[in-house]
Amino acid sequence: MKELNLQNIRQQLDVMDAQLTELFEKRMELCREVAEYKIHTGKPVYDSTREKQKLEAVTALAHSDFTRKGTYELFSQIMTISRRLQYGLLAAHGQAMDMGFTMVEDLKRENVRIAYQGVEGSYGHGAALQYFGREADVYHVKTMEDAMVEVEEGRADYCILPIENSSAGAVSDNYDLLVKHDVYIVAETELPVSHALLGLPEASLEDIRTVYSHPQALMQSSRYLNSHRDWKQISTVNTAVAAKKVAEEKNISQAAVASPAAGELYGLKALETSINHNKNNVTRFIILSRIPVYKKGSSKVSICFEGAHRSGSLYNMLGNLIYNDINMLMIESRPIPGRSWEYRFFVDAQGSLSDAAIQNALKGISEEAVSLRILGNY
Ligand SMILES: C=C(O[C@@H]1C=C(C(=O)O)C=C[C@H]1O)C(=O)O
Repeated sequence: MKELNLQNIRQQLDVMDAQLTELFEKRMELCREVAEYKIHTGKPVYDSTREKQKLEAVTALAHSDFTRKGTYELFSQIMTISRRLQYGLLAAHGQAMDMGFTMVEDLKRENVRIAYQGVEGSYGHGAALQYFGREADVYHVKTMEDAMVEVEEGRADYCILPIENSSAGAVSDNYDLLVKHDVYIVAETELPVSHALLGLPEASLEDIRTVYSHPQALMQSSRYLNSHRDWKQISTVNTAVAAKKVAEEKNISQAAVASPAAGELYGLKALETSINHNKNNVTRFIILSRIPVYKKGSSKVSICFEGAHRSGSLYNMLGNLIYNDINMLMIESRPIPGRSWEYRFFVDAQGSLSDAAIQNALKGISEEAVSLRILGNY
C-alpha cells in the first residue's frame, strides 16, 4: 500500500484550493459582467432555465453518485452567490424594487376609526385603547375577518388583531387572513395578559361555584382553577362575554376569568388577580391599514412567500437574508389552501424598507419565489 503522508496530502489540497479560489473569483468577475448586461437590458437576475441546464451539464461530468450530488450542491451554491452579487450591483445602480410602500413621518391618528374583534372589555379592546389612547374612536365587530373587511372597505381606518401570544404561540387564522385581504401591518403593540377572577361586588371566594371564560383563559389559569375542585368551569366565546354574563345574571355563585379592565367595565370585583400560571403572558397585536405606508425608523419587515416545491427552496429564500446580513426575527409556516402538504412562509426580519440590504434581499426573494408579499414595515 502506498504510504500515506498527511502533510503531503494537505499540501496538495492547499494547491488545489488556491486554484479553486482563483477560478471562483474569475467566475464572479464574469457574473459581474452578466450583471452589467442585465442592468442595461432590464433582464431579471434569476434565470431558472439556465440554472437547470447548468446543473444538468455539471452533474453529467461527475463520475460517482456521491460526487454527482456534491457537484449539484456546490454549483447550486455558486449560482446563489452569483445572484447575490448581481442583486447588489443592480441595487447600487438604483434599480431597486418598487416596494409599493410610502414612508411617512407619523401614522395618521386624528379622526380615525378603529375596529377590533370581540366585545367591550376584551383584550382586543384593551390593546386598541393601549395603542390609540383611551379617547380613541373604537368599535367592535364579530370576527377577525370582519375587522379586516371594515378596513379594506374603508369603514375603519385601522383594525387591531392578535397575532402571537408568548405562551400559546401564533394566532394562525390571522396569518391566513393577512394573505387573503388587502391590508398592511403599520404598527404593533404588546399587551400583558393577566387574568383576574371576577365576581359580583357582594361575592366572596367562598360563594363561587361556577366559573365562565374563554377556553384559552381557563387553560392559562388551570392551575389556580383546579385547586378549587368544586368549581364548575364553563366556556364562553370571549373573556369579556363571560364578565358580562356574570354581571347580568347577578348570581353570587358565578365568576368570570377576564381582564381587570373587563371587571371595571361591567362593575365586577376582582376576587383574585393574576391567576394565570405563566406570569410572562403577553399578546402581540398588529394594527392594519388599507394604505401601504411605513413610519420612518420602522425596524421590522413582515413578508409572506411561497417557494417552489423542491429541495433547498426555503434555504435559498432565506439565503437572501443571510447574504444581506439581515437578522431574521420569526418564521411561521402555514398550509396553502387547496394544495395539500405545501406551505407558505411568514417571516419577520429586522430592518426598514428604505435599507439597501432589505431592498436587495426582497428583490432576490421576489425573483426566486413563486410569490412574495410584503405585509408591512413597522
Ligand atoms: C450568471 C447569470 O445569472 C444567474 C446566475 C447563474 C450562474 O451563476 O451561472 C445562472 C443563471 C442566473 O440565474 C446568468 O444569467 O448567466
